[in-house]
Amino acid sequence: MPLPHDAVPTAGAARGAEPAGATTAGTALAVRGLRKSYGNREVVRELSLTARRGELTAVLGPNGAGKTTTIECCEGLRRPDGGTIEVLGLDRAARGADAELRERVGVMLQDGGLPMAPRAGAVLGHLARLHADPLDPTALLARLGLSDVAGTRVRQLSGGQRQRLALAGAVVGRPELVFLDEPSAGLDPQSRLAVWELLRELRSAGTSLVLTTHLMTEAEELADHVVIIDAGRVIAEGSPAELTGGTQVRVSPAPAGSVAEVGDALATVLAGHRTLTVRTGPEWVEVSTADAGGRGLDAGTLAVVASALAATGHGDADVSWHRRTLEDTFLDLTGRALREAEEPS
Ligand SMILES: Nc1ncnc2c1ncn2[C@@H]1O[C@H](COP(=O)(O)OP(=O)(O)OP(=O)(O)O)[C@@H](O)[C@H]1O
Repeated sequence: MPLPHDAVPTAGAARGAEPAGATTAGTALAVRGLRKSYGNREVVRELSLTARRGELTAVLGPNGAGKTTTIECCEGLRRPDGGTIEVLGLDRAARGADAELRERVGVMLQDGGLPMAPRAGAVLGHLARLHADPLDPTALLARLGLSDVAGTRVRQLSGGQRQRLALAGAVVGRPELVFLDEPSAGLDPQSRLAVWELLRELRSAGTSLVLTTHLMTEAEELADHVVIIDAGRVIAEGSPAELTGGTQVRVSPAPAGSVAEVGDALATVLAGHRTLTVRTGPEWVEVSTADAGGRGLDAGTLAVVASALAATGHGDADVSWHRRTLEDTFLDLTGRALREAEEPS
């Protein structure tokens, strides 16, 4: 999509405005030992995470994992029970931090957080006027496919249109850091692509982005760093490539065969190959390299697996390459069962 004039965001940080009081160069957000309870239910438990400047950090986790609570503590909308939060080098709890960060941080809330009565264009215009050097609201509306509804009251916008307006509101002030709580939830594929394009450009322009999402493809497409949280704790983090570990060889037994037998045979024969890991799942056996740097397996590995199968009488098994997705990793780490809310602890 061609870029309307002045709809290309340039972050304050990229304009050379290195913040006063920055203690951690290169770090946009540092959360350490964060704790938060609702009543007697602790939903964020000693959570620590770091988001680097100029990167997009995606926070993933099952429903109720504590993502929104964590992000809202970082945004200053909730008061933590413990731990520290440093945003753009400023202690979130320090006096005066709120006022300074209001100018430098953009926030897109999960429910949009927009006033319902005014018209969309007026809302964005108002938000733009709160900032010293805003993007052109008209161009931003066009950028997000909202020009035709600029005169529509927010209440009458569709869910996806409201969502995009909330995103526009979060970025119109050219923030150095933007928090986005599920920015693509409920968007049609075209709108999602427009949002992704904008987020990529924000990052290219030097903006730091922290988003929560349930869309694994969104994290894979956009994120430099992924943090997976579950039950209020970080359970894994890394780049998408580090978390997925690249490519595996998948072996399914012949129709009459058993996965466990094939798994045992491969584990025994391949035990001498220290870089190979054999994992037996319910439907197939997976062989991967210990190196989780995102590199694919080479053809030699396939030959080793094929010859191990032939040597153990499983030459008729089905062998294929499988590129592990973030969803595979996410489900492995967080389980496949539907979640119930946890009992108070
Ligand atoms: N204001 C509140 N009062 C009481 N409990 C709350 C409140 N907000 C959230 N919770 C509870 O805290 C837990 C964590 O909620 P949170 O919204 O942070 O999770 P999440 O990971 O963002 O979930 P989702 O993916 O569904 O948005 C949930 O069990 C939720 O029911």
